[in-house]
Amino acid sequence: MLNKIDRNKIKVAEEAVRYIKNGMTVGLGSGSTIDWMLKKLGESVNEGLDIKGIPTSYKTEKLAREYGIPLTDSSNVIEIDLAIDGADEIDEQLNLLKGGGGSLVREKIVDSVAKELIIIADESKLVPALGDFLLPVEVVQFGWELTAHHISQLNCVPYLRKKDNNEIFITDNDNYILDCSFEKIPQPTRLHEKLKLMTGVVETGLFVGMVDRVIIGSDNGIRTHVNEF
Ligand SMILES: O=C(CO)[C@H](O)[C@H](O)COP(=O)(O)O
Repeated sequence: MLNKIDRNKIKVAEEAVRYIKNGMTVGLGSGSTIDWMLKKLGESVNEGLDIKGIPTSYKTEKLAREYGIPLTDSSNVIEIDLAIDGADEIDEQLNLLKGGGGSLVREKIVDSVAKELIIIADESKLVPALGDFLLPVEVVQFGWELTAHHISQLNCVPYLRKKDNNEIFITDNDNYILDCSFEKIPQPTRLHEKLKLMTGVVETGLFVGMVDRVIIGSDNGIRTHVNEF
């Protein structure tokens, strides 16, 4: 039995697939909302839609293959027409906090070069300001304690991400994730820049000024927010 949030995720997943046209190279994000999108996209492919997907995680790659979606990778393309991804928080300027699933680096590489980026989410992801969700920061394994100490000087507590069995979570890029409690992030660009300058930091889950369109699902249906850059 599907819960309310899943039903809303399915609505936006189906709507997003309508933007995918024949011949496109499509960035395939990660997360449970994207899993629904892959299911729908697989159906469209089986009905004749001719596209190539670029997955942003091993999990997405595996599911896309199961659904019969043809895949390619970054060594074979020079352009990505459209990327569709999820988010953990979306603020009023359509900036994002991402990485709850741990795929932020590959997501950012793909999302940032796509000609168009569409984010799909249920309405619980809309926030006045980013930061209630712990900010994921991917760091190299070597010296992670030193990197964590450096990050903590920005007035946050970084927690090393662990799996349910208490093993350290390792990303698809063989790095660690520090989930950082910042409470509120009023200036996401500034914070992102400060973190990126720290040796040991690979990437942050702040996706600022990248989104073209956000499709939100709620009990009342779907609504679309378009970014006027
Ligand atoms: O950034 C992500 C993974 O790194 C996901 O897009 C984000 O966590 C949203 O996931 P879900 O659709 O399961 O709520």
